[in-house]
Amino acid sequence: MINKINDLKTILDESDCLINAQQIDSALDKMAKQITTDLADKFPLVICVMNGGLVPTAALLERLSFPLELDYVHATRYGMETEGTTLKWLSYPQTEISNRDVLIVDDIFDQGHTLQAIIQWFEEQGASNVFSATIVNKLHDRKVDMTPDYNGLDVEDRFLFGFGMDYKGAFRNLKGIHAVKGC
Ligand SMILES: O=P(O)(O)OC[C@H]1O[C@H](OP(=O)(O)OP(=O)(O)O)[C@H](O)[C@@H]1O
Ligand code: HPA
Repeated sequence: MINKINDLKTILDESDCLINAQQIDSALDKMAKQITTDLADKFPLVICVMNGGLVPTAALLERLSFPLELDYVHATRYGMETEGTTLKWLSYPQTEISNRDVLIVDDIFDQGHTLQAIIQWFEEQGASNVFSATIVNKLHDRKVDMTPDYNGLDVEDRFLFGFGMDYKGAFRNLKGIHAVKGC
C-alpha cells in the first residue's frame, strides 16, 4: 500500500495541470445557463453516471435552481485501466423514465461509447428527450458519431485525471484537471 501511495504521489507531482479550478468554474457556469434555458420548465430527470459523473453532477446541480429530480446509473468501460473495453452496467436507475426529459451528466466524452450506450438505453425506456452534458471533451478522431449537447472544455488527447476522472481509482477529488506525464 505504501508503494501504491508513493507511486500515486509521483504521478501527481509529475503531472501537468491542464485546466485549473477557475476555468472549470466558468465552464460550469456557462453550461448551467444553457441547461437552464433549455430545461428549466421541463422538470428533468438528471442522471449522474457513476463514478466519474459524481463530482461534475454535484457542481452542476448547485448551479441549477429549478425543479428537477436526480438519479444515477453506474456503468464502466475502463475500470482501473487507461484503455476502455466493453461497457459493464453495474446499476440502473429506479425512477420511472417514460415521457421524461432526461439529462445525463458525465465527466468526460472520450471515445463516446459510454455516453452513446447510456443515451440509447434511456431512449429505449421511453424518455421523451435525452440530453447529455460532459465537463471535458477529449480532442481526437476516434469518436462515436454523436456529441454531447453541453460540453465544458475541449482538452488535448492525453490521459486525464481530476474533477471526477480517475487515474487507477485515485484523484477524482482534485479541483483541477491533470494529464499523466508522457500519456
Ligand atoms: O467516452 P468513453 O471512451 O466511453 O469514456 C468515457 C467514460 O469513461 C469513464 O468512465 P469509466 O469507465 O472509467 O468508469 P468511472 O466513471 O468509474 O471512472 C468516464 O467517467 C466516462 O463515463
Ligand atoms: O482520460 C481519461 N481519464 C480518466 N478516465 C477516462 N475515461 C475515459 N478517458 C479517460
